[in-house]
Amino acid sequence: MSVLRIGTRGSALALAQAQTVAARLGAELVVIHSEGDRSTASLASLGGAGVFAAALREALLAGEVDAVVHSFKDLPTAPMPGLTIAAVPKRVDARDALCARDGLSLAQLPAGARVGTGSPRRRAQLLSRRSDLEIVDVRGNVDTRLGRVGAEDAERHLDAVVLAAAGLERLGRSDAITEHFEIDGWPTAPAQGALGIETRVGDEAAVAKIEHRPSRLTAETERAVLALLEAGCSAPIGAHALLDDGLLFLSARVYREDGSEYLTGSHALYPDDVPDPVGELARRVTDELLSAGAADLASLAASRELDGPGGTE
Ligand SMILES: NCc1[nH]cc(CCC(=O)O)c1CC(=O)O
Repeated sequence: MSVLRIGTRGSALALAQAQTVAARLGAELVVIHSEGDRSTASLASLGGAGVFAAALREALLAGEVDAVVHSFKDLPTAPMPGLTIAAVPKRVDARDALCARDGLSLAQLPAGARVGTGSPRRRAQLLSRRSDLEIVDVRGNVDTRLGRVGAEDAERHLDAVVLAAAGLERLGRSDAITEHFEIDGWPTAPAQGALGIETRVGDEAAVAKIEHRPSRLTAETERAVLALLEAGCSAPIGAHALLDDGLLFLSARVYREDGSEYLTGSHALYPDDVPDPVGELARRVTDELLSAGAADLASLAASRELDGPGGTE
């Protein structure tokens, strides 16, 4: 076969993560321009959530590339006919990080401080620790968000933003981090820190050598929580799975939008003992959450309708 062509979005973060994948596979990178240059009709027909994934998938289905690289957490949970997540490489840091002015931690921010995030989960988590904060809805890429921390202009000014440690690391911007939120008390978006390498069904072998089984198992277990709760990517839900000494552990937390309450469900099993460990473990955790009233707490049904294209994180 000739040189493998790997499709990626053109953002700095997408390029950074795709370059590591391409280097390991000796592949060539092809930048797929999403917004604008592909018809909105066909994007919409590919499904509302994950409009960024849709442009990449279209190029993959059209045979323009042999594989595409996604941030696994940005992928809708519904499978795409004809395509498959052929590899999940070794996952990096799943934690969220605070990037504040003057080296401040969350506890050190002054009363009423302005903290930026576009994610309902991060908003609820911030408010659950500091209900006095003013949460500012921010959009745009990582550099745009970081640029608002300590900005002179009063309207743009933020005291801090919350971002994924993984993205900052991949962009070489870990220097901006002033606090890491430990995963037990601050579970993050399902599959945060993981990549999903997608190919056409039948072409999996081309990327198989970068597969890391434990990373797939934990990322998929977390994503199964979203699927079972029928929640979209705007739902205030955090999940964390880990493999320890062969035991697969899953904890998921559902927040009330204002952060005033949350519910946690946790279970563990030995994956070799059951036929469908991912589904089984996620089912135990979501059954526990739902019987405790999680659907009412977080208006899960409403989060599906709110799902904008491309997610909110
Ligand atoms: N939709 C934004 C997004 N998608 C993936 C990452 C980086 C973290 C990762 O690779 O999971 C980010 C940025 C963020 O959440 O701060």
